[in-house]
Amino acid sequence: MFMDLDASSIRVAAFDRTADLGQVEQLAKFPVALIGDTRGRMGMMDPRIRPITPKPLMFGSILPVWCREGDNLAVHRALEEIRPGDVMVINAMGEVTRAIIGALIAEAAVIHGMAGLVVDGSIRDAEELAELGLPVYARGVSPAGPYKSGPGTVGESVACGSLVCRGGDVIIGDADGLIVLPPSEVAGALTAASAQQDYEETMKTRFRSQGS
Ligand SMILES: O=C([O-])CC(=O)C(=O)O
Ligand SMILES: [Mg+2]
Repeated sequence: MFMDLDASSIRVAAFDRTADLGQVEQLAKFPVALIGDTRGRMGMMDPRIRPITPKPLMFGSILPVWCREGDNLAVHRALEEIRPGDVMVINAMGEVTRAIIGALIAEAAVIHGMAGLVVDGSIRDAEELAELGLPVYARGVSPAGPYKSGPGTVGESVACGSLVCRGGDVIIGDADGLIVLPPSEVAGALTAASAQQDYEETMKTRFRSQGS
């Protein structure tokens, strides 16, 4: 453990990371809005989970964490499960009065390879998180810090911003917000997003030629 804490109340489940992150990186070059349009305009997270840091562009494979309101023992335990390219997606029960993570734990997570952070709850140390260059999305910001008693889970599917987030699902974020999809659908999403972008470019060219 990063700190000397008893994490016996945290249940940890194994899951497979099957996403081809190179392909996900290609998909993340398209706007989240456009990707969503090709998927029935579904699968986007509650937009009240907003970008907190100035560089929101983010992609990766989900490491799900479930915390009790105002308690981050599960986040500490999750540090040991991070693999490079993981985005930690934390269900903190939508509770915003108490932050579940700050810059200290986030920096430890980045050292383990964490590519981004999404919290259905609050974060703190917002300025330091910005300096870290980490894409962070959260429902709120609060100076009140978390307790560390548990219980919680790491690796089990969680609810976050009205979406089911499974371990190994793909998540992409930009200034508009977040979208989640199964890794098996990334290749199809890439083809569909490319076709949608071509269509939108054709429309723009037509508008511009009509306007001139
Ligand atoms: O104290 C905590 O547990 C949360 C925090 O601010 C940090 O990680 O920097
Ligand atoms: Mg702190």
